[in-house]
Amino acid sequence: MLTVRAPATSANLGSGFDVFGVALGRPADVIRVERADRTTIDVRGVGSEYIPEDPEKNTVGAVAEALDAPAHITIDKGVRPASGLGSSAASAAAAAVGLNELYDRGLSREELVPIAAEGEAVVSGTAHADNVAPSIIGGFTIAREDGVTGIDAAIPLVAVLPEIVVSTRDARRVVPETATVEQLVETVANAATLTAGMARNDPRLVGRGMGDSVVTPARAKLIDGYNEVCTAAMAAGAAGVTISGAGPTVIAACTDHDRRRVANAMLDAFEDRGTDARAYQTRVGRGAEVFDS
Ligand SMILES: Nc1ncnc2c1ncn2[C@@H]1O[C@H](COP(=O)(O)OP(=O)(O)OP(=O)(O)O)[C@@H](O)[C@H]1O
Ligand SMILES: N[C@@H](CCO)C(=O)O
Repeated sequence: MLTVRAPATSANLGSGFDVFGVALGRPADVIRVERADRTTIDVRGVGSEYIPEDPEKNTVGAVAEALDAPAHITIDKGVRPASGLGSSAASAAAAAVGLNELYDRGLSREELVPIAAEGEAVVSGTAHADNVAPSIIGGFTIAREDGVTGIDAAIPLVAVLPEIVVSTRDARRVVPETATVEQLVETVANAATLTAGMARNDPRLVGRGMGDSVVTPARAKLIDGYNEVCTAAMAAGAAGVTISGAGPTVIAACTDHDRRRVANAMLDAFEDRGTDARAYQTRVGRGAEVFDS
């Protein structure tokens, strides 16, 4: 039997829609995998009542199928589903890493990314890899159809999860189908700035590169109080703020010095709208870790 911890992740980071992702220091899912003749799944922890145990509907079932690695899989959810923190991806990433080792499949972490992405297809309809890549590899990742590039970084972050549910499937329906050339130029400038910021471990550059005038404004309408929370975060010293994944989590990049103040300002802004929320004061962190049990 093996135990695997796979972290929550934040995809997009504004300018990198469906491409950029970061592993977060916390929260995380922990799964246990044990060889079996057929795959069975037990789910407990945060939001487990909303997560199917049917292997055809759970992301870990698709991963076990793709690796031809049937197992009894126990999932201890630390990442709330429909959070924008890569909940479904954390389980898929943990399963890919754990089952690869349990069955000695010998695949590299990079090779496991498209396999874990098959799990994402089960819940959102597309096999996007921007959450599973950082959950497996760690750090900041650039996920392309032809592979993943990773950069180690340790940027301080605040991720604030309000008591609102936004499903990825719904949030993908509001993504605009077209963009202007001006928006394209702005997106390239922001994405390049953010990537340079990750390479230099510079929160100010990362924050500047989080701007996005295409996808984020369309999705902001699904998060009551989004604009007020962003304004509060920036006033408290954040370098940049955007929607985490498909939302409703809002994520800010900042310095270590400003992190607590930014977190409190964002929580207060949600509270002013009558919305309960919890803040994770964290940073870009490690990928999935395996423990013998
Ligand atoms: N192992 C799993 N963990 C969490 N959710 C799962 C799992 N398997 C299936 N699901 C389903 O996936 C949906 C949540 O996935 P969704 O992609 O909407 O949220 P998320 O993973 O938190 O967000 P995001 O991808 O935006 O960061 C729920 O309907 C849930 O029932
Ligand atoms: N890139 C994805 C991440 C959520 O799974 C999206 O924003 O829809």
